[in-house]
Amino acid sequence: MALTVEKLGVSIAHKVILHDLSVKFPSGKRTAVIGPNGAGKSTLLRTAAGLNSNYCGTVRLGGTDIRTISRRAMAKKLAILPQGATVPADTTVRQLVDYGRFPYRSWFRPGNAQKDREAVEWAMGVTKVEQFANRQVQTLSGGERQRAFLAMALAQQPEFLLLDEPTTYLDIAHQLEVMEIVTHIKEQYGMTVVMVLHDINHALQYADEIAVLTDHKVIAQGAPRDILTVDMLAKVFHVKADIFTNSQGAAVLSPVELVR
Ligand SMILES: Nc1ncnc2c1ncn2[C@@H]1O[C@H](COP(=O)(O)OP(=O)(O)OP(=O)(O)O)[C@@H](O)[C@H]1O
Repeated sequence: MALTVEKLGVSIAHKVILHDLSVKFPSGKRTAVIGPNGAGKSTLLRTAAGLNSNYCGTVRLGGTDIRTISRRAMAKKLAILPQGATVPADTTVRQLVDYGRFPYRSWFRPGNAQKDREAVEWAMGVTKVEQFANRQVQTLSGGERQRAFLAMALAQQPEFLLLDEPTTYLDIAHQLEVMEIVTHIKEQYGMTVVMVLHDINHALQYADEIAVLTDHKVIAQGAPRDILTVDMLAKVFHVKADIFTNSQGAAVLSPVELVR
């Protein structure tokens, strides 16, 4: 079941952000969306997640137009971790992760407490935040907090996980940790992941597909090694880069200078 975006157009305050944008996020894969600052990556993610209703074109979840899917049904299928997610003061990690179960409850249908508990424990286990379960989220370090928010998204037990810059503000070890968790949930649970990344080497290493967003649309999509080339970095980011092979035999891009 893929998430597809067809001829998407979004304007904000009379400014065209996305225009005639089409992209397909294939099932069971990790797609990295890359592109310059302000290109509209977050706007694309929010719109694909059903958080922005002001658009033209069509977003389909497994073939169904998301305009016809209820918010609750959507939240059971798709979770999004937006940039800079916040939480009310005093919220503990367990409470935060439990928010992920809201789509499965309502005032007239309390839900399945046992199932909710299992989902919360599972999500905290995958993201290794169990030891912080009773801590207030605001007392966690940046890396711990990011894992706690990831746990909340996972507690929704979605088929689609959309992550907006999940490694921002994290040190290199914690960046890799988040990328490893993403890889684990894709491989173990077949989750489809779409992630906005700024680090092109993370995209090279941890994505199955790359979609390049610039000039209001996705101009290229495909396997990382085919898309993330020295020529593409010059064209899209105006950066001259060298390409190396690291000790694992993987390609690494190293920015050298701006191309004027
Ligand atoms: N509520 C808003 N009001 C006015 N302009 C907005 C609003 N939301 C987004 N924009 C503009 O839309 C454009 C795209 O923003 P968006 O956050 O989607 O880009 P992005 O590619 O995710 O950027 P970045 O890489 O810097 O996070 C930007 O020029 C931004 O200023």
